[in-house]
Amino acid sequence: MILEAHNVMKYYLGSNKPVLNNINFSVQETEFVAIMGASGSGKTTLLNSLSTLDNISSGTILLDNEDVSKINERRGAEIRKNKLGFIFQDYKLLASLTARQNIALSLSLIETKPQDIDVMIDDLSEKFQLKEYLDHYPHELSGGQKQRIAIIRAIIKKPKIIIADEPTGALDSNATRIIMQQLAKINQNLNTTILMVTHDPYTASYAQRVVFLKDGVIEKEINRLENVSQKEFQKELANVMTSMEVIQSDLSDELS
Ligand SMILES: Nc1ncnc2c1ncn2[C@@H]1O[C@H](COP(=O)(O)OP(=O)(O)OP(=O)(O)O)[C@@H](O)[C@H]1O
Repeated sequence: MILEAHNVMKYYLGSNKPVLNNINFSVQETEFVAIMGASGSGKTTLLNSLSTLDNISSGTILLDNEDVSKINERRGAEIRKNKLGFIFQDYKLLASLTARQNIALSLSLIETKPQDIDVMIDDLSEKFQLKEYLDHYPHELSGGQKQRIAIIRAIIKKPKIIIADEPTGALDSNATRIIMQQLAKINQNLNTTILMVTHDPYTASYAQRVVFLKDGVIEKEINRLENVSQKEFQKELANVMTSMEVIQSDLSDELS
């Protein structure tokens, strides 16, 4: 296992209701796993906790066989730098740097030789059909182009795991399809493990396994079976999301 969570509990300061409630969960190397759930169910908190961005209250998290539940900030930063590649809904590109400089920044952090950096960026941007945009600033790029630059920035340092939080949340359907096809290819061709949060059944249908969170609890887990098409899988995921939301609104009806 590349990632394991054992009995993870998390409370935010000043609250006695857990945001993560006894999470037991693991991801195998080379898997593509999505975390789904209604707004406020704890998806981002779980993703951040698993990727050292957030602390947990109790339990254990093993990342690449290292217990990361009690590490200091310095070790956390090292792990993020060397083992993880992050992709966010809002891209998190630096506005004052060109696309090339944004990507290079991630490589210079892992002490790559300057002459190698340009070759690696040229090579990857060719594959992602972004070569002509390398000297553009983020505000000169479309959302889909920005997210592809962010993907290159994440994979160029050959992370063990890509951590993606709503990677298609700000994109239209065409850009979403391109981004998800690229993530699926990275998973298949480079064998990079991907852990992704999304509320969108289409985006999640690219994963092999989907975990559903409700009120901080893993409510359900679905594997995509070999004979199930992506379209059918998407439908199945949409049905689960609807049934979970229906249960939630029934509950709030009862409480009101
Ligand atoms: N820093 C924080 N301090 C206190 N409470 C927080 C904090 N961050 C999140 N929460 C609360 O924890 C719960 C889970 O939030 P989280 O962002 O993990 O949910 P989510 O499923 O990712 O939601 P969304 O889909 O809306 O992004 C919410 O009730 C939220 O208000």
